Amino acid sequence: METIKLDISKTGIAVSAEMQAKAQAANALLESGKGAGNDFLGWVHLPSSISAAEIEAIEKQAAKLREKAEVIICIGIGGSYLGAKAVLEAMSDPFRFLHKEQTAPVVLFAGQNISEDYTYELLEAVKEHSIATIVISKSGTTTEPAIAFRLIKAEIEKRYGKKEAAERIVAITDKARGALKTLATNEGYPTFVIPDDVGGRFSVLTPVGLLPLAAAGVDIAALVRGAQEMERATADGTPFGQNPAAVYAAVRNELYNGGKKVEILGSYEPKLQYINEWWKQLYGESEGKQGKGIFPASVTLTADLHSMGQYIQDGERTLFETIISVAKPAHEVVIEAEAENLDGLNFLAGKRISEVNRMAKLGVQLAHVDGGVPNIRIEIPAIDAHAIGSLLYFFEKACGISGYILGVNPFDQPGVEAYKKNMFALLDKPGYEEASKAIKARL
Ligand SMILES: O=P(O)(O)OC[C@H]1O[C@](O)(CO)[C@@H](O)[C@@H]1O
Repeated sequence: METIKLDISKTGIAVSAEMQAKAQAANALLESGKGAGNDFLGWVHLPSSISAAEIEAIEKQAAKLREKAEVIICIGIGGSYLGAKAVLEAMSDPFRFLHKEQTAPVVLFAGQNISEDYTYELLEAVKEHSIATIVISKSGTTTEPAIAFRLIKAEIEKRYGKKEAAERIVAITDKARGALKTLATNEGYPTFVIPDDVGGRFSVLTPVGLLPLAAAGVDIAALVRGAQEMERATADGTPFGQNPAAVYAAVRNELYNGGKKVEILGSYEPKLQYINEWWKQLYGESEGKQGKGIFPASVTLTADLHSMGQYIQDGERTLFETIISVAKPAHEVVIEAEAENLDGLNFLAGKRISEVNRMAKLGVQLAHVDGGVPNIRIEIPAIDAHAIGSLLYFFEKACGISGYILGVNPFDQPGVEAYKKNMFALLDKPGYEEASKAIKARL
C-alpha cells in the first residue's frame, strides 16, 4: 500500500544532528511511557491494539442507528467532535445532500457551539426526519455538548418515548466518571468507552471518531489499517530519515527556533478543510503553553490565495507552510476547447482540472519560498480511508515528538479552563459566588 511522503526540500533547512537526536530521543521517550503527561499515551499504540471484535461492535451499533434514523446528530466539541467531522468531510461528496437517493444517513453535528440560532435551525431541520444521536464527552461535563444533549434528548423522548429513546441515543464517555456516564447508566443507553489514557484530541481512532464515521458509511477498518501502518512506520528505532513523523517534528522545531512562529496548514482540496481544523486543536492544545509553541493556522487553496495570499507572500516573515498534497484525484474533469475562446482559456483545452490545480500548487510553492515562507509538503496517495488513517496517526505521532522537543507536556490543556471559570461565574453557577461578584464588577 502506498503511504504518505514527506518533502522538506523547500524548507531551506538541513536538520542538525542535534535536532535529529532530539527527535529520536523524543520518540523513544513517547514509546517508553516515561515522559511528561505519560498517563495520556494510550493513543501511541492504539491503532495496533484495536481488535476486529471492537470494530465489529462499533459497526453493529452503527448499523442499528442507520436503520432507525435518517439523521444522526453527533454531539461533542473539540476532540469529541473534530476528528469525526474532519474524516467525514474528507470522505464525503460535498454535494451529497442534493442527491435524490441518500445511501447513508445524514450525520450532523451539535454541541460544538452555544449558538441559539444554530441549535434552533438544527432542531427545525430535523423535524420531518427520523433522528438518533451519538453524544460524546470524555469528561462528561463539558457545557456546550451538555446543553445540546439536553435539548436533543428531550426531542427524542418527546417523539419516541423513553424506552425507544434508549435505542436511539448512544453515549461515548469515560468508563466510570462524569455526568454523562451517570445519565447513560440510569437511562440504559448503549455506551462506548473513551480510554482513560487517551486525551480528547488524540481520540479520533477510538469510538469517538469510529462510531460516527461508521454510521456515516466510512470504512473504519481501512481507516484503522492506515493508522496501523503509520504506527509501524514511525516506531521507536526507525532511522531518523525514514520516520516521517520525526522528520516533520524536527523540521518544524528548527523553523520555530529560527523565528518561524506560525505554521499554516493548507491543501488544494476543499474536502480536507476540517483536517486542518482537527490539526489546529491537536497542535494548538498540545504545544501552545508556557509562553511557547508554534501558532497553528490554516488555509484552503486556491480559495485563500485570494484572501490570505497577499499576507503569506508579503506580510510578517514569521510563517512557514505545510501543504497536504493529494497525488490522485478520485474523478476526472477535462477542460474543453471553445471555438470563440472569448475567455482566452483555450490554452488549457484538453487538460484535466487536477493538472491546473497541480501547476497552481507548484507555482504557489515557489512563489512563497521566494517570499521567505519555507514549505513542507505532505503527499497522500489519494483521499481514501486508508490514507486518511495514516495521515491522522502521522500528525499525532509528530505532535507528541514535537511537543517533547519543545519541552512542554503535550498532553494537558490547563489554559482551556480560564474561559470556563469566567463563563460559570457570569452564569451564577453554584460554587462560583465569589468569582461571580468579582467578574461582574469588571464588566
Ligand atoms: O470530551 P470532553 O470532555 O467534552 O472535552 C471536549 C474538549 O474540551 C477540551 O477539554 C478543552 O475544553 C478538549 O481538550 C476536549 O477535546
